[in-house]
Amino acid sequence: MLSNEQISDSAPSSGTSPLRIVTEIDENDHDLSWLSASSGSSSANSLFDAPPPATRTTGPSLSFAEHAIASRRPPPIPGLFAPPVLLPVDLADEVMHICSEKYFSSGSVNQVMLFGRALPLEHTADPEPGVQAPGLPPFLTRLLSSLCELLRPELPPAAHALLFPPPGAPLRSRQAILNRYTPGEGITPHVDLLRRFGDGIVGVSFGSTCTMGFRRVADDDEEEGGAVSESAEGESEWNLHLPERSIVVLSGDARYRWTHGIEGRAGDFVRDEQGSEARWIERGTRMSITFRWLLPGADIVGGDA
Ligand SMILES: O=C(O)CCC(=O)C(=O)O
Ligand SMILES: [Fe+2]
Repeated sequence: MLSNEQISDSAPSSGTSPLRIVTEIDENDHDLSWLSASSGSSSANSLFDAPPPATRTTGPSLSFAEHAIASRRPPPIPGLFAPPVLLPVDLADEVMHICSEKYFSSGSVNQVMLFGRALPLEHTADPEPGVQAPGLPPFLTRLLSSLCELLRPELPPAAHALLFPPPGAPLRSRQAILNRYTPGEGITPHVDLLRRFGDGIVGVSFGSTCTMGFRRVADDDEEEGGAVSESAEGESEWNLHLPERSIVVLSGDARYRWTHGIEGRAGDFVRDEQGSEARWIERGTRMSITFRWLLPGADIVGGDA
């Protein structure tokens, strides 16, 4: 039931695997003028809107300390939330099943972008404001709905409202990006496109554990300059363990002043919250779903944002 499907291969470069992208728009959304999609190479992610884009990697790079030890304890980065709550097993299984069948069955695609259109203001009396986004398939609306409830007691109200705007707030269009990683694959450290995506990003891990690395953006790299963010403990690099069904939220500094990435490795050294001895956890095939807000005017995707 898709009216607009494009597959694009970005040029593989040394040490990276080809990025295979499908962009899909539900044909039930008849007015597609609000959104166009590129058939060019990846424009989904980038460090400060400049090439090179975030690329999917295979094999370790030098970007993170080798054998960095990850922890479930959320790094003290302002705006980063990694609550202990996990997505319910039934919902996670359903989402995995649908995605494997519908998007990743060929094995030749490892990234899919889906879009939900912002509701007009007069529709914001919706019982679940910020959750409904016509154009997104129903299973993603169910996922958003579950995230909205699970995160309510876990996040400060302002962070929750950033992800799930209260009635009356102007609603924007959402992008859901689905990434599938086989063991050994990762994604280079990046800041999600500044001019395309807004504040308030939420991602869920499915199928396998991994480690997400965060690195403070250096002064020189900051588009707008200004003070560099430091974590409360003054560190500039952190590794967060993301088990299956875990949720991570990036907002504020964590979204704008820290890169996030996943080292391409077969597994991760992980220490529990009590600081036990690190143990090696093998990775399996992992899928992630990340929801981001398209900035006003940025819901034309594909060209220079
Ligand atoms: O796989 C993930 O959890 C992260 C994906 C990501 O950072 C992105 O697509 O921009
Ligand atoms: Fe990202």
